[in-house]
Amino acid sequence: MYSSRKLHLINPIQFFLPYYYAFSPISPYFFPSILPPFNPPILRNGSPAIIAPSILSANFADLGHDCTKKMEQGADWLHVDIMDGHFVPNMTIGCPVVSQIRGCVDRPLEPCARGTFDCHMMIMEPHKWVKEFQKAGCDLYCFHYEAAVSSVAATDPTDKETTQRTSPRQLIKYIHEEVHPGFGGQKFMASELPKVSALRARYPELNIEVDGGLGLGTIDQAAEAGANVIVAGSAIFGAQDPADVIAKLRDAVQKRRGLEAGSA
Ligand SMILES: O=C(CO)[C@H](O)[C@H](O)COP(=O)(O)O
Repeated sequence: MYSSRKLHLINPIQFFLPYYYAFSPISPYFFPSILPPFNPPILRNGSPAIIAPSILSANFADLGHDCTKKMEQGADWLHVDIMDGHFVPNMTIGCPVVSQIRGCVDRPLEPCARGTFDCHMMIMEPHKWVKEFQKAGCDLYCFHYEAAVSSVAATDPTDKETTQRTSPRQLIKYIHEEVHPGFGGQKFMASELPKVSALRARYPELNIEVDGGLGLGTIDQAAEAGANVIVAGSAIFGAQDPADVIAKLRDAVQKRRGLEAGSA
């Protein structure tokens, strides 16, 4: 399952561990057996800032234009929240809409380059949808570990490894009661940051994404913990000057990572 040091899902057919959804209390640390062998960190100035406005906070009546605009205002990626009303108590968009907005933003020429659609799959059985979303224009995927595991556990009750770790029912309960993924504008949960720090210590060169509650008031904490992919919805879309907010978020991360401000 875990065959690369890169936690990004570039190839949608391969299901690696998600590169991390910092505000889920069900983190890979609950399932240490799936982590790759520990390698002592080699500290290098890698992982430049990547700012990914979450289009959950866009004007859905003018979504294509909003996507183009955010790219013009300095975004690197767009964070595309896919919700099915089952895994999370909210619904957003499916493949037809992704395909329409893809036409408003040039597809990246290489993995993780500018224009990447970073799809946050808040859906049950994400593996069933990855190909369709790739065709529609998604470039990489962030899925919840518990959704992927629970779908395997549900479809293959003989898979001891997954069924012993968890069950769909336990996990769904846990998400609903503890996290409430599915909505923008929630309070930043600084209590989760030690997990980000632990990941950064372990993987100095990987992209580590933080999503939820990020803005000018919280970016320094996330950057300090080691996040370099910054997802922000309400803080960017709700700003008077989104370009300025994007630039400031980028500079905060670049500074912390020892990279030149303004360059990504
Ligand atoms: O994944 C998400 C919700 O589940 C959103 O991407 C996230 O909440 C961004 O919104 P905000 O920056 O307003 O907190």
